[in-house]
Amino acid sequence: MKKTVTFDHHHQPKVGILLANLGTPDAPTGPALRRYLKQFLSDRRVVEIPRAIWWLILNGIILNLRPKKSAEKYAQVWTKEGSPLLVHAQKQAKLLQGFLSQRVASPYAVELGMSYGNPSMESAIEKLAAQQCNRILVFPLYPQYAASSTASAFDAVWRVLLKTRNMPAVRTIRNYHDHPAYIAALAKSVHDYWFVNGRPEKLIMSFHGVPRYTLDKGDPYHCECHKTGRLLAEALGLTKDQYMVCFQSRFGKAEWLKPYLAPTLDELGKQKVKRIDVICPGFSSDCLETLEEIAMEGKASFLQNGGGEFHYIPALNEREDWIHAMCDIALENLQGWISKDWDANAAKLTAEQTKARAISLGAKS
Ligand SMILES: C=CC1=C(C)c2cc3[nH]c(cc4nc(cc5[nH]c(cc1n2)c(C)c5CCC(=O)O)C(CCC(=O)O)=C4C)c(C)c3C=C
Ligand SMILES: [Fe+2]
Ligand SMILES: [Fe+2]
Repeated sequence: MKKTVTFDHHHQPKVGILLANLGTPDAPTGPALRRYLKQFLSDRRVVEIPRAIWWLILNGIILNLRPKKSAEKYAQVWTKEGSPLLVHAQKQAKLLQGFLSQRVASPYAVELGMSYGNPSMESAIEKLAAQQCNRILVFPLYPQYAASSTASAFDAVWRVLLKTRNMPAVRTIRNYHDHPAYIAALAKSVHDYWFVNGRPEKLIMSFHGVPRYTLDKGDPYHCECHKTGRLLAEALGLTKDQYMVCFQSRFGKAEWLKPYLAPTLDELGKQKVKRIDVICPGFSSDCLETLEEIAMEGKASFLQNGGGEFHYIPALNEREDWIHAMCDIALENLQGWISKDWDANAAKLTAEQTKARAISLGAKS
C-alpha cells in the first residue's frame, strides 16, 4: 500500500538510537518457531553454504524437525511477559531512554528493532521517523562483532532504508568488546554474584559459537571474544588456570569455534571439579541460549558427569552499571550529533535539577 507522509516544518529533528537485536519467536509453539527459524536461517550471513543445497536442507529437513524441538526448549524459559530476550531488550530500551535524559540536552528517541521476528527493524525505523529522527545511531546489542549477528543487523537496517525516500543520516556501532564500561559492568556483576554465593574453582566464559570458516575468512569475532575474556579476567584478578573461554550453541555438522562448551563441561565434571561458574559475556540479555542451554542443559551434564556445584551468573540484563555503560557507548558514538553540555554538566546537576531538566525535555519533544 502506498503511504502518504505529510512533511512538517514545525518539529525539531531528533537523534534516534536504534537498539538492534537478533529477534525471537512470537510464541513458544511449532508454527511460531517455523516462521522465526525460516527467516533467521535463510539469511546468507547466518548460513553461507550454496543456496540451492541449503534450500533443500532447510525446507526438507530443518524446518520439519527443529521447530517442535526448539519450541519445547523455549517453553521452559518463556515468561508471563514473553520471550526473555524480548522482555529484557524492551526494558533496556526504556532504561536507556530514561538514563540518557540525565546526560543529553538535545532531543532523542530510543527504539528496539530485531533482525528477525518482532518488533521488526522496519517498525522501529518507522517509529523513529514518526518522531522526526533524521539521524540514526544503530546500536547492536552484540559487544563482539560477527558477520552473522552485527552485520546481519546492519543489513536489516539497509534493507529498510533502501525503500526510504527521505533517508536519515546513519551511524553504526561496530563493536564494544573492550569498552572499559562494558568490562567494568561484567566484572561488577561477577563480584556481586561472588559476594553473595562465594567463588568457584573455575570461571567459564561462554560465547555463542560461529562456524570455524568464518574466522579463516577474516571475521574478527573469535579474537574479540578472547579479548573480552582476557580483559574480564584481568579486571577480576584471575590467573590463566582460573578461567577459560569456550564457545556454545554449535549448529549443524561443520566445525565451529573451539573449545566447544558442552564437552568441556562433561570433562570438568569427570575431573570432579568442585565448582564452576559460567558467565556468557557476549549475551547482553538472558535468552534461550543462556537460560536453557547453559543454566539447564549445561548444568545437568556437568553434574551427571560427576561435577560438584554449577552456577550460572546472569547476563547484564537491566543492571544499572550496564545501562550506564550503554549510555557511555551511545554518547561516544553520538559526538557532534548531540549538544555538548551533556557529560560534565550532567555530573554537576543535583537530583532536583536533573528531574526538572528531564521534565522540560519531555515537554519540549
Ligand atoms: C553473538 C550472538 C550470536 C551469534 C554470532 C549467532 C550466530 C549463529 N546462530 C545460529 C543459529 C541459531 N541461534 C539461535 C538462537 C540465538 N542466537 C543468538 C545469538 C547469536 N547467534 C541468540 C541471542 C539466540 C537466542 C534467541 C532467543 O530467542 O532467545 C537459534 C534458535 C534457537 C534454536 O533453534 O536453537 C539458532 C538456530 C547460527 C547458525 C549462527 C552463526 C552462523
Ligand atoms: Fe545463534
Ligand atoms: Fe543453542
